[in-house]
Amino acid sequence: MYKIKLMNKISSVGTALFNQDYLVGEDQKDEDGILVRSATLHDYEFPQSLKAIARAGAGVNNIPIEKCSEQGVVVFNTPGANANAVKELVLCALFLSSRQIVEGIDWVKTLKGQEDVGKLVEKGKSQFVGPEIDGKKLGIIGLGAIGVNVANAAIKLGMEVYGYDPYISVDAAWGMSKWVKNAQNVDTIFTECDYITLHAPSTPETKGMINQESIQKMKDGVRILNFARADLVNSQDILDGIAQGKIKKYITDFATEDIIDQKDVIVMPHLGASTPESEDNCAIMAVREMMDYLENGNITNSVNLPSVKEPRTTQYRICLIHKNVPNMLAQFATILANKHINIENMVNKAKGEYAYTMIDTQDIAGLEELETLENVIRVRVIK
Ligand SMILES: NC(=O)C1=CN([C@@H]2O[C@H](COP(=O)(O)OP(=O)(O)OC[C@H]3O[C@@H](n4cnc5c(N)ncnc54)[C@H](O)[C@@H]3O)[C@@H](O)[C@H]2O)C=CC1
Ligand SMILES: O=C(O)CCC(=O)C(=O)O
Repeated sequence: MYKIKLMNKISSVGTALFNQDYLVGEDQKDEDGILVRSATLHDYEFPQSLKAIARAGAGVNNIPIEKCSEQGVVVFNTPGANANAVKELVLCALFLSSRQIVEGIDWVKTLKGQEDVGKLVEKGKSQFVGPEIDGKKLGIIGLGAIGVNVANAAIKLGMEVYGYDPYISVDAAWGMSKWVKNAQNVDTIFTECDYITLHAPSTPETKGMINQESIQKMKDGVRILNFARADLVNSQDILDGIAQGKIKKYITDFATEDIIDQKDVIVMPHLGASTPESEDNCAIMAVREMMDYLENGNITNSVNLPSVKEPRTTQYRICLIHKNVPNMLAQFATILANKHINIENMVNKAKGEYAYTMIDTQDIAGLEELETLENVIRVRVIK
């Protein structure tokens, strides 16, 4: 029986995939797996039993990745599963940033109880004029699942799109419209674009990238959208930029106390992935990744360990998480050979400092020796 702890509300379309071999709920203790959306796990004490965390979503900055790797906990996410939902909200934000729609709607509410509202509206509406996006320049920082979706949609809306991503994947590049211009450096985005939208993860490199220095390089009247993470932006510098008239509008999906209720700032309550379609997609993908790892040792879409997927052909599968250092395979093979265990299939892959080996056998022995090897982090046998 596997125990799965839910740290957030996860779509039942996904959790329904767990069969009778699983106990699933918010109160599970000594869990084998955790399913999470945005809840932070940084202060959560992992039980010894924990083998995997699946983030039903893209960003993993709520999970202590290094600690997980050190403890042999595989961390999964669900790449692209919520990208369309975020793209649609970003398109909405593009229009909101241009056309003073929110401000206009708020103003109309103030006319309640007045006589001849129609006449007042026609007289007062000129204060809410805003430009069309057609023909304007949009800069996208981060061309992954969301950035590419936004780029392609913005091209269709008639925008001139510049993209910046020093680590763009081959798949993302294949999926991107040929009309997207390749910005060789991030300053091109800052200096050229009328609208700038952030779609890179929160990393030491991206944290605070929108700051006083980058804002000063931007065009007067720039509109900035942040649907990536709060900490990519220095919010005081944004407010200063707005006060100076440099920034026309800042729209973000991340509410922090300092920017709520500020002029020319629109704050959404982290709604990017909040569609039934996206919640279902993320939950289904996360649950499938979790089950395949717990039941078969296969790893798909992990952020801290390599992708490894092999069909089961033997009675036992030994799964080893270890440091990515020389001589590990030779040691595994020697220990098993000394116990007269025949290896029928073996795969080994590495990701950064860590590696994963799956060994298929018909018999089992020598586990204690494998466990005590230097640089071995976790040994698991699946029957
Ligand atoms: N508002 C919301 O509800 C949501 C927010 N997000 C946020 O959006 C981010 C992106 O999501 P996806 O596109 O699905 O992820 P992704 O992993 O497909 O794409 C991220 C892209 O950013 C690029 N990147 C990394 N460092 C960069 C840098 N220094 N400069 C420019 N680009 C850089 C990567 O190469 C990658 O192509 C997530 O990490 C998450 O923080 C994701 C989903 C929902
Ligand atoms: O689950 C959510 O609502 C947040 C989605 C998100 O921010 C992400 O996938 O990175």
